[in-house]
Amino acid sequence: MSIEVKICGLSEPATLEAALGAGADLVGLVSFPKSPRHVSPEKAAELAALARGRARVALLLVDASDDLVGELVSATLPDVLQLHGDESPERAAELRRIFGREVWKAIPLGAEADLAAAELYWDAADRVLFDARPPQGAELPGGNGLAFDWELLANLDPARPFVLSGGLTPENVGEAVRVARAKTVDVSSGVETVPGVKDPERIAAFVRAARAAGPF
Ligand SMILES: O=C(O)c1ccccc1N[C@@H]1O[C@H](COP(=O)(O)O)[C@@H](O)[C@H]1O
Repeated sequence: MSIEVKICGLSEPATLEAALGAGADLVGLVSFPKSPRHVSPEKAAELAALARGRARVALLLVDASDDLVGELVSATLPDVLQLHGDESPERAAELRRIFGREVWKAIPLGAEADLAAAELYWDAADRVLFDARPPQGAELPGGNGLAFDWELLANLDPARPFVLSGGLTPENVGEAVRVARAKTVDVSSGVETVPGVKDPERIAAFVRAARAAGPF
């Protein structure tokens, strides 16, 4: 099985098409007004409709209320809810139960001790997405284009359903996959020219480089 690739933070039909054309397995839409990749429910619905049947759709949320999740789920019919806030294991499980979608929980990694947080989510969520710990005072809890030390995952049970994220690029994804033994990778900033503007050539290069890295 080849490496599964998710391209996140798509906000325009043209770059969404570029991700689909490059063969992305999943595309991600961000609902977080502080993000340069934020899309309204209407825009998210338009983009999700373009992707349907061609790639799975992930909806990225940060401590969203049931009302907002409900509105976005109705509008986009996502396959995955990617939680990037302070959602507890109980909240992750609750969202999965209420909305009947796969739930991925982002866990920030800066040191080995941070792996303990992931242990709390293996049952509550379908997958744990490892991202870099955001810098102090950062506006965004993710999408900062920062990588963490992939060696931190080297001792993780490879059967654990995790997603490798944070600061990946077409240039480093091959090494990241090999070191972390990742089966799924996720990128946003690394395929942009400036924050929020995706680059079709870098998207294609990322998918090629990720596929070339596996399976192992
Ligand atoms: O992309 C954002 O703006 C964002 C906002 C809030 C939470 C998470 C966000 N991005 C996600 O973070 C990871 C890593 O991104 P990057 O490749 O380091 O830029 C990825 O899932 C983004 O979609």
